[in-house]
Amino acid sequence: MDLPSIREQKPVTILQFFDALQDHSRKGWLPTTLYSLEDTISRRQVTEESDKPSWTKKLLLDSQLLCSKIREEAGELIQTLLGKEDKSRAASEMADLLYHAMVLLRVKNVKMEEVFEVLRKRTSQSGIEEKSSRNKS
Ligand SMILES: N=c1c2ncn([C@@H]3O[C@H](COP(=O)(O)OP(=O)(O)OP(=O)(O)O)[C@@H](O)[C@H]3O)c2ncn1[C@@H]1O[C@H](COP(=O)(O)O)[C@@H](O)[C@H]1O
Repeated sequence: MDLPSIREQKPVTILQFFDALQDHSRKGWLPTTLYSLEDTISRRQVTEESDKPSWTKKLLLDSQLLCSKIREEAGELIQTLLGKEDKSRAASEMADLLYHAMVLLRVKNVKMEEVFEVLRKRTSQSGIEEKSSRNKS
């Protein structure tokens, strides 16, 4: 059940209402977590923190290292499927890939909000429809 169905005033129990509310606020953590990580990554470029050892800073300064880590993490995520590894390994490898990809976005000066915007625009059509509209233009 989602909050819109509650807004549509379908009859729900108090327990269903609180379950839906909890689920809704948990989903709210996703952009907050990503924005917070984005902020941390961009702060690693600030000179006043230059004396602190930082993996992010190493990646920001070395594109070869950054690209090789993204490839490596993508490979490790794929391996969780091919190797039938457990779901916690997949979540962990996805977190590694996401973090390293976000460092690349910082180097390219792309904000997470721009990525979210692309995803939001795509929700209006299926991936197959989008691909066929690309071929026509
Ligand atoms: N999310 C991450 C994050 N994910 C992975 N890593 C580092 O990425 C490096 C490579 O990870 P791997 O798991 O691939 O390590 P590996 O040594 O290759 O090990 P294997 O996979 O080969 O076993 C390690 O040093 C990890 O600690 C991260 N380093 C930083 N962050 C975030 O960035 C913040 C700032 O970190 P610093 O810049 O280091 O201060 C942290 O507080 C976190 O929020």
